[in-house]
Amino acid sequence: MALGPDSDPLTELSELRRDRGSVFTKSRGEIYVSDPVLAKEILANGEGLFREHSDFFRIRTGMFAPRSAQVEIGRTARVLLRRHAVDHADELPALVAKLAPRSEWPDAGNRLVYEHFRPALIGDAPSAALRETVDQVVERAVLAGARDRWSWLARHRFRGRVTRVLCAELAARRARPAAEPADLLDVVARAAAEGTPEADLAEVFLSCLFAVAGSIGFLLGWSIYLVGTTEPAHSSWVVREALRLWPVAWQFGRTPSREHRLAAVTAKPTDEVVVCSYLVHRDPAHWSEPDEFRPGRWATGAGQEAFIPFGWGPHACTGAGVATQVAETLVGLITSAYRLGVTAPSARPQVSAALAPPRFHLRLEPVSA
Ligand code: HEM
Repeated sequence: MALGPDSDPLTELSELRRDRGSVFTKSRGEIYVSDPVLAKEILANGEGLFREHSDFFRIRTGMFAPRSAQVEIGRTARVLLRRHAVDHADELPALVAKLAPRSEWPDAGNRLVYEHFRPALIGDAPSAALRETVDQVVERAVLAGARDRWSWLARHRFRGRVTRVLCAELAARRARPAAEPADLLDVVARAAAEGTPEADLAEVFLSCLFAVAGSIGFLLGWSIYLVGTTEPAHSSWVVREALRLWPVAWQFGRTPSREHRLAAVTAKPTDEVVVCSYLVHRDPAHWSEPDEFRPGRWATGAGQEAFIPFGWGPHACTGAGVATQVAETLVGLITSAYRLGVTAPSARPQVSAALAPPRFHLRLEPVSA
């Protein structure tokens, strides 16, 4: 299919689904799935038709292992982040106040979420090198479009520096006697099997950083963008509807373990099967006006069977609860204290591994003014 100048990957996928049905081959070896029932079956992997993994633990050399360490990291990260969110909830209004009177999004949302969770990620008193390096990762790799501002060489050198700093920190953490993990660096260092290279742990820590500062930040960005361009609504409905319409994690890849049929398509071990939450969430058989932002639809539970923003089955997101909770709290704080003015040069999402909102300016006017 030839793409016109206004086409983007999401429009292309919607058109392919319309023309070819709910399971289609996009390019050689790449099979897209948009049927909600089939999507959940693939992610649940009850019959073992796919290799067992999630995108979260994908590292340069393959998959971070063993599974027991993955599960332990997911569990302890969830506990630690939830505790941090509860213990530090009273700091959020001051962070929100810094957004007034004008802020630039989605970067402002990523920076706010990162600032809130920084102690849970790297500790209360990180060394200057650690703090500066992780701050720079957010600026140079987490923010939407940030990577494109640097040359390949600059990115390569920066990656080397990040790996060195994180590996040294993780080695020091592993050498300390085991205690309750104080931050996500500890979580990753403690859960790792003996002999796991620090470089692998650094990559898993970076996945956590991207999930917190990137994914929660983008979810906040979408929620503010959508509510700011429409009508105020209940914050939990706004966040859920933002997750439906523009799922930050919009595709999850799986590798078939043996040849089998997926609807009318044959999936082979050399193929990649892509479960596309973006398409699942716009399935007209499950959602009325699927392309419209209608937070009120969440007043009832209708449509939930076609809603997988955090994946599904054994690899579903362990941070889903805390991510949703924090986004709802922030949306509630912003919309109850201020009238929102959103202006965006373009309404097009920023599409990469994560689905980020368009760049927009946010003007906040106190409701009491
Ligand atoms: C809006 C925020 C977030 C979104 C949209 C999101 C989305 C997802 C999705 C779709 C998956 C499944 C991937 C797959 O099946 O291939 C996943 C897995 C995972 N997420 Fe999140 N995530 C978010 C925040 C977080 C946070 C804050 C954490 C905490 C560090 C986290 C930790 C994990 C872990 C550990 C897994 C892998 C689970 C496993 O394989 O057992 N996520 N996430």
